[in-house]
Amino acid sequence: MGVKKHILVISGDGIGPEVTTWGKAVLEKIGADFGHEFTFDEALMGHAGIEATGEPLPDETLAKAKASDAILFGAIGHIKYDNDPSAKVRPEQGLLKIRKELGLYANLRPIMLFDELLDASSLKPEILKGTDILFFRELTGDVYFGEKKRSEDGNTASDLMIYHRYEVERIATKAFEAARVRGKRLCSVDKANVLESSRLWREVVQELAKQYPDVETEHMFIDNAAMQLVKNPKKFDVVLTANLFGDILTDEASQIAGSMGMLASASIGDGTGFFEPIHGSAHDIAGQDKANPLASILSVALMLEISFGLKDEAKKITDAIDKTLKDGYRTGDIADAHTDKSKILGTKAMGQKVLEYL
Ligand SMILES: NC(=O)C1=CN([C@@H]2O[C@H](COP(=O)(O)OP(=O)(O)OC[C@H]3O[C@@H](n4cnc5c(N)ncnc54)[C@H](O)[C@@H]3O)[C@@H](O)[C@H]2O)C=CC1
Ligand SMILES: CC(C)CC(=O)C(=O)O
Ligand SMILES: [Mg+2]
Repeated sequence: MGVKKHILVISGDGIGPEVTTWGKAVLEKIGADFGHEFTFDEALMGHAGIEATGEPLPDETLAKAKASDAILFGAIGHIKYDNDPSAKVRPEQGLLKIRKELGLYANLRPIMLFDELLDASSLKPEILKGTDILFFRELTGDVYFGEKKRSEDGNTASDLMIYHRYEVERIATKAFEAARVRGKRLCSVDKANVLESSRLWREVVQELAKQYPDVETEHMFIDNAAMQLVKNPKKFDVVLTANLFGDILTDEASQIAGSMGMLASASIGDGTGFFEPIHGSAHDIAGQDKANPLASILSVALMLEISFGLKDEAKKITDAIDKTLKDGYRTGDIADAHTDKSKILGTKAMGQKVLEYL
């Protein structure tokens, strides 16, 4: 029996619309092939939202988001704000606000390694092979949401790094539950040797660990974790960490998978799930048909599995990507010296190729 779901598509800025087109096309094809009724709506956010309404998260977008069964998001950001630190209204505020409003406190970022891309990474294949990590990045707390201040003379600035016990407990519980059904190893990453908020984090994780004796729990400082991740990524199974640390560590981890264009994410919590590539709007390649659409397509696979419980459909997508890569097709970011030049595709051709293999 098919399911009936309403999906909001927020493509955003830069390469956001270029890649999200293909995520949506894959959803449409899966819906048609498996007899599901997927309906779609669109909404603005980020620079696109500011241009149209003055707001990075227009009220209409938030209302539509709350009324949908899942959200497919692209990316936000515009070079003009990156180059103007004094801008008070910024595209990124839209993304932070929607995460908070929807209670999306858990950001799952799987580091999924396609064997065909072992050579695309600058890391050695023997170090990478067999790596399978699931990051649980806390998403609605930390320094991103703590009070921001600037002194009157403009010469002093601060962002409050703050965590409440309940915030750590709820994300840690999700991570422990996942570790229990995966490799039974959890590494909690913090900076408890220096930061009080990290000491609370570690205290809560240590307490919770007692309820999961079947999970081997380890604590690691962020600086060491950043190093271990590229030295021996296989040592990690579930990684639990705070908002800022998780943001940075997962961009680093994208190099294990080959590219920023390969990492998908699921943001979940109190209500509607939100699915997005981990990358941003990538000004340097926007509008050039160069962006890798696979992270958006993989985000759709996460949506189908996590929000709708459609595991077979999700697997069909990852299988289609696997076959596309096995047959040698690459976007520029995952091509290497051995890639057949005639198989290096732009965003559109890669999206089409995955649809064909579906
Ligand atoms: N979730 C979001 O919407 C995010 C938005 N941003 C915003 O995006 C803008 C650009 O930020 P950056 O620091 O440059 O990060 P970015 O993630 O947009 O790009 C970093 C690098 O990765 C490459 N890259 C990213 N996605 C790719 C893809 N699909 N295929 C091939 N290559 C890809 C880019 O070309 C660039 O060299 C900024 O305004 C930033 O605030 C940044 C991160 C996340
Ligand atoms: C607010 C965003 C720009 C933060 C970010 O880089 C991310 O969530 O990956
Ligand atoms: Mg980021």
